[in-house]
Amino acid sequence: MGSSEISWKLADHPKLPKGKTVAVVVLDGWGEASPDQYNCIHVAQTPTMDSLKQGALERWRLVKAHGKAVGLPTDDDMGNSEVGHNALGAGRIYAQGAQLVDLALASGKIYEGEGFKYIKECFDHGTLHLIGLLSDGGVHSRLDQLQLLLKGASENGAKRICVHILTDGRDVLDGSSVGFVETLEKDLLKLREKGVDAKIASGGGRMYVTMDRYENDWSVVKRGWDAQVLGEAPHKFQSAVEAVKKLREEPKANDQYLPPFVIVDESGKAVGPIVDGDAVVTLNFRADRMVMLAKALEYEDFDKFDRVRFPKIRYAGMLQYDGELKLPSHYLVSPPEIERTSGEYLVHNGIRTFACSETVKFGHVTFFWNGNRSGYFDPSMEEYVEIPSDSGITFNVKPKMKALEIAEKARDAILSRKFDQVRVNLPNGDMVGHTGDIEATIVACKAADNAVKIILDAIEQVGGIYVVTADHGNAEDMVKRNKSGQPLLDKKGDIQILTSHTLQPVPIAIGGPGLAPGVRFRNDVPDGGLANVAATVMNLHGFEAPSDYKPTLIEVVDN
Ligand SMILES: O=C(O)[C@H](O)COP(=O)(O)O
Ligand SMILES: [Mn+2]
Ligand SMILES: [Mn+2]
Repeated sequence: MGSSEISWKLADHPKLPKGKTVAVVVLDGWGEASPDQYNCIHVAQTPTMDSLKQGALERWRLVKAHGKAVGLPTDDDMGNSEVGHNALGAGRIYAQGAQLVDLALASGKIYEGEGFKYIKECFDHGTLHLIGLLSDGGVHSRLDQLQLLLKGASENGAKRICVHILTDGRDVLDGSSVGFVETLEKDLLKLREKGVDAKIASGGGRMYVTMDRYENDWSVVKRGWDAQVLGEAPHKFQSAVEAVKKLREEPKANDQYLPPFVIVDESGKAVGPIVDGDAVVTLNFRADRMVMLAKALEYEDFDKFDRVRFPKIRYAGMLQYDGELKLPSHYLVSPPEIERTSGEYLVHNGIRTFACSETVKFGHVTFFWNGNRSGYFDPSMEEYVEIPSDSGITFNVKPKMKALEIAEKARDAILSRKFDQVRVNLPNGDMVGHTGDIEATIVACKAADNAVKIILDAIEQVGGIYVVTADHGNAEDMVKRNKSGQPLLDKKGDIQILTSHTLQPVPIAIGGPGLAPGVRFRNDVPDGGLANVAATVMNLHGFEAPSDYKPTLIEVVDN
């Protein structure tokens, strides 16, 4: 349906008034879990969030934020920012990249699509390079998908394949990189036995090499470029297993931040730089941390760093990462087509919108919230503010991040009365939780709680309404546990730190002086998830949600 044919007019809510300022606060990585010393949200002083939970029982509840509730393949898949914010903003559940790639690989349709046909042209004379995150985290990529793609590409004519790996340790346990590389090496050996020249050509830790996002730090992408394209890196090894094991021996080394390395032959020459005539596939299905590399691989005009050499290649993304920019122009699987998001509806219905976060999460409350769409729906109605994040540090060093600045921007936007919706993402619980540093994550949670207070105080002043929720869990559980919930120990007897997200539900609280007295959470949506939030927010702005949206979480009872 073309945008002009859509009827954007929302029906008036029969009971709820218009004209209230609504603050929508997303605490990134803030789930609900049983209280113990590894639950940083529990350990931290979080008086604001505690008061929301204890204050009004009918205005606080939990919602699902993982698995099928957010369009992931199974309920064993933890939530993440992309699918969480997509669901929050779109009000419906879409099959997400992970699942779409699974289906395309299982049916073999991936090999019949335009993207694969495009890269296949290079198979006779060139090398197929696969660049991406090597783990089974399922947030940005999955090892089993890479395995299927390797097999399928070779069966479809690829004779030389180079894999450029990015080690994880963020969506999976730190240290798991070694096992993933060993598994991949076994697969590559099998391919070599079948006559395909398949090998690992370079690598590095995802947070230090390649996978920056929202243009926070181009030097990360440059490090990857130098290794993957130019075949240059400070560390050279003849085997990737050896590389990862050796580089992990450094005292503070971890999978997320391994330095870049290239694999070399006996003469010290890089085995797989990317050259003219080659094909490249970036195998991550998730967009945010691939867009920057996609620009470097695709744009003729590019000034973010000196590429030294810009090889003439055929490049395809696993998915198209940015539908507005049409980037990359070739891709193996079509991304979910998320349309008619709540943000777009609300702007069409006169809701002036303000959105803010710091760089590392800015695209979450804008691009992901708006169904993977960048830019404004109507610049005269919207203002999006990005506060520059610190770059070049791990956030346990500065766990308060820019929470205060985000809250102050939101406060000013609320008090200005120029906006009907003021939406923020507070990154602390998530970004610091990913470092695995428990002390710092406690500080982070306190900082996020304090930011919520500033926003709620502003809402109090203007007689507005607040909705406080989260996109998935992280800081509420910092250890890997056995089935009965006990922390697991590693070989040395230390607890196994969980740097990843969790499967936990997240809280949602509503309130504020502008909330009509009879509003409460319904008890007939027990399975409610993040996708039910959009209709809820539309109601709080005085509108009914479109009929195909997931049902609202609230009802209005006559007092
Ligand atoms: O990209 C990341 O930082 C992690 O893989 C997932 O975190 P996010 O989904 O909260 O961004
Ligand atoms: Mn998140
Ligand atoms: Mn995260």
